[in-house]
Amino acid sequence: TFILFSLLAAGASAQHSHKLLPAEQEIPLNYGADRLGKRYDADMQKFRDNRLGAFIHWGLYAIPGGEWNGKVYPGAAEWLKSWAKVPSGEWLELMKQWNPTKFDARKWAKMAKEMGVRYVKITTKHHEGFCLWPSKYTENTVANTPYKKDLLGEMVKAYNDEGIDVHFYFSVMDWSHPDWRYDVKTPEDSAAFSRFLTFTDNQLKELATLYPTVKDFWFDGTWDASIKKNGWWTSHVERMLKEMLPGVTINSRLRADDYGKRHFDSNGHLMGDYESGYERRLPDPVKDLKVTRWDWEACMTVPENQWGYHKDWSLSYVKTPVEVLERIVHAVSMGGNMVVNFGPQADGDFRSEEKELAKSIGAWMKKNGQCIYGCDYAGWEKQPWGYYTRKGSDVYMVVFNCPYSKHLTVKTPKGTQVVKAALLNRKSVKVVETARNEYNVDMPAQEPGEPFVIKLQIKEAAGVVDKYRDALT
Ligand SMILES: C[C@@H]1O/C(=N\OC(=O)Nc2ccccc2)[C@@H](O)[C@H](O)[C@@H]1O
Repeated sequence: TFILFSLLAAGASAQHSHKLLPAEQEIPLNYGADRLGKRYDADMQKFRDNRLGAFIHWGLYAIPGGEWNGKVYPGAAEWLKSWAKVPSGEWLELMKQWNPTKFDARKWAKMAKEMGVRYVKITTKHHEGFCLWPSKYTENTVANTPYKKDLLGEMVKAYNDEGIDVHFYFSVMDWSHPDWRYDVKTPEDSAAFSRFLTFTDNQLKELATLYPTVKDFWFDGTWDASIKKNGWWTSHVERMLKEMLPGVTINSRLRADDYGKRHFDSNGHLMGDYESGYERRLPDPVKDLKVTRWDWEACMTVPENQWGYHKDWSLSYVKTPVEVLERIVHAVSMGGNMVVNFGPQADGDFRSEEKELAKSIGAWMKKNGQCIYGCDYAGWEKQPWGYYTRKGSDVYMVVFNCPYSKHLTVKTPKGTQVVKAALLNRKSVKVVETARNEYNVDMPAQEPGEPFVIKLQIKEAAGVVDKYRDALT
C-alpha cells in the first residue's frame, strides 16, 4: 500500500491537491488532518461571518521601503533583506531607527472600523525576525528600539476596543535566528533546528499568553524542506495553540503531514481550519467550485506584489477601489474571506492611497455590507454581470457589469423561483420570467454609478408546477 500510495502522492498536483481517496484506500497518518470537514463551532462561525479583514505588514523593512544603498528594488519590500543580500547583523541595525512617532493605535483602529473590516491580521514577526512585541526569547524586538513600548499590545487593545477581532501572522522562517535551517541534512542541522523549534514554541506560547484575545494564527514561512521534514511539529503547534486558546483558528499553511504534504494531507483532507493558498489570486467562479467544500481565506495586495511599505508604488499597477471591492465580493461569493493588505510607513502613518482606499471601501460597505457579512456561496450559476452571495433565504446580486440589454439574467436551480427583486434601498426592480428557471431582472432606472446590490426574494418550494413542457424530441 505504501509504495502504491507514494506513487499516488507523487502524482498528486501541487500542494493544493485535495484528491480524496476512497475511504478504504486512506493511509494511516499521525500528523494529518485532525478533523474532517468544516468546523461549525461559534468561533469558526464568527471567523466565517467576518468575511472582510485587513492585513497589516509592518516591520523594519518599512524604514528602507524597498531601497538599499541607493538602489530601489522592485520586488516585495518586506523581502528587501533578501533582494539586497543584507547580512542579518547589518539589517538589524535598522532597529536603532525604529521609532514610529506618528503611530496612534486608536487612529489605526478607527481607520479599520471605517473601512468595515471585522478583523485585522498583524505581522507579529515577519521573515526578518523583528518582533513587534517584547519577546523575552530574542533581542530582536521592539523593546530594544527607541520606541521601546509593546506595539503589538497597543494594537490588540485598540482594535479589540473597536470590536475588531485580531489575528496574528507569524513567520516560522526567521532569517535572523542562527538556528534557522532551510533544510536539515547533518546532525549539526538537526541539533540547531531542534533548538529553533523550541525557540518558536516559546514565542508562540508567549503570544498566546500575553494576548489571549487573539482569534487566529496565520502561519507563513513554512514551505522549506526543514519544516516539511517536521510535520509532527506543525501538528503539535496546532494542538498546543488550540489547548491554550480554545476556539482559536489556524491556517492550513502551517501544516505538513507525515510525508511533508502541505495544506491538504496525504489522504486529501484539509489540515488546519481554513485553506490559505489564495494569495494575490482567486479561484475561478466556474472551474474551481471545489473550494466551496471547505473554508478558505484569500489575501491580496493593492499594488501587484507589495506587502510591506515600498516608497515607489509607480513600479507596478495599483488596484482601484472598485478592483479591490470586486475581489472581496468574488471571494465571499465562493464561500471565502478576503484580507486586504496595508503596509504602514515607518513613522506609523499610512500612505494616502491606503487611507483613500479604506474610506472608499468603507463607504460602499456601509450601504451594501449586508451582501458581505455573514454571507456565503449561493450555489447558483455564475453570470457575467457579477456575483451572487447568500445568507439563509436571501440571495444578493452584486452587479459590477451592466449589459446593453438592460436586463440581468438570473438562472435559478431547479425548483427555485424568484418572487421579487429590490435594490437595497428597497426600490423594487421588475422581474420577468423568460424560461424555466430563467428570469430577466431589470437594471435600476437611475444608473447607480458604482457596483450595486439587488436583493432577491426566492421560493424554493419543492414540486413547483413546471408550466414549460419540453417538446418531445
Ligand atoms: C502574505 C505574504 O506571504 C508570504 N509568502 O507567501 C507565500 O509563500 N505564498 C504562497 C506560496 C505558495 C503557494 C501559494 C501562496 C510572504 O513571503 C510575503 O512576504 C507576505 O507576508
